[in-house]
Amino acid sequence: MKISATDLSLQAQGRNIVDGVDLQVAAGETFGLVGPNGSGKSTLLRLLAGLDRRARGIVELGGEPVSKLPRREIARRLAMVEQQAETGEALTARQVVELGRTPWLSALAPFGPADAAIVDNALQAVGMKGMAARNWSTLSGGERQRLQIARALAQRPRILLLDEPTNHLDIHHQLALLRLVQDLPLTVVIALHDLNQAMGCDRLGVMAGGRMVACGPPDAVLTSDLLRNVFRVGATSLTDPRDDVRLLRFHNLETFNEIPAAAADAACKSRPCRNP
Ligand SMILES: Nc1ncnc2c1ncn2[C@@H]1O[C@H](COP(=O)(O)OP(=O)(O)OP(=O)(O)O)[C@@H](O)[C@H]1O
Repeated sequence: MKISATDLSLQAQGRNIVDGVDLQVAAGETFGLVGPNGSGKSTLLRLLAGLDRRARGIVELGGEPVSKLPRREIARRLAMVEQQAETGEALTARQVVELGRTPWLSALAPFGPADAAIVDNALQAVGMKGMAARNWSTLSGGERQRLQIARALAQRPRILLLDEPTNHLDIHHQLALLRLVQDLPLTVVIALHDLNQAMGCDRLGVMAGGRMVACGPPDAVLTSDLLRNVFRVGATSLTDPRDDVRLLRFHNLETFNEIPAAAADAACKSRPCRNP
């Protein structure tokens, strides 16, 4: 299912947190959102999920405005995993994942064997089946993160929004999660800080100052000029002889300097992000 945004904006305390974002993500595409701290990635994801009614602009899920869809219908189409997902302390790992089935249940369709099988599969997909009986409060940060992803998978959405889903994971689970996400037959929008991991997405959108300032295939977007102007780092491009994949090695240009306003403005010109 495709997801699109037209002139999506949010102001808070007199600031443009998200500023005129135009975006189209095709069905089945993995779209990476990258950008410096505070550039608006998490806020944009929340707006795409229809979670902030103060937003201006239009978000469409499968061609229908999210603002016109009931919450339950949104949850059947779209699942989101936020950075700091919390849940009831008293729940077991399995019960957390079972929550993902909520949009599909009703008095006439209570939780049944088909739902239990979906929950099993979701736990298996993130390598958490062996911990299903553990209490949420006893799990590590990475285990909780994998469980939240399992909850989103159990929701059986058509669109998955992930906010830095690898930030608590060890390298094995980072790579496993990225592979899982790329192989899912879903439309995925994923915010990532690791630009080498982001290179595995079909397309990238670069956020700066609340605007989407570049969008396209990773190789075309992550140029040395953009890395200098938006991320304020130098970069050397290397090629892995194992599979000829391009990697970036970064160097400091400066240490924790504020960006001069003129340079920030120049780096933050919006670009509409249409399908190729
Ligand atoms: N409710 C709010 N009121 C005021 N400012 C806000 C609000 N929510 C977010 N912001 C600010 O908006 C900016 C964008 O925040 P957001 O969390 O979307 O950035 P981000 O790109 O996800 O950052 P990070 O990479 O650090 O996670 C930040 O400067 C943040 O402080």
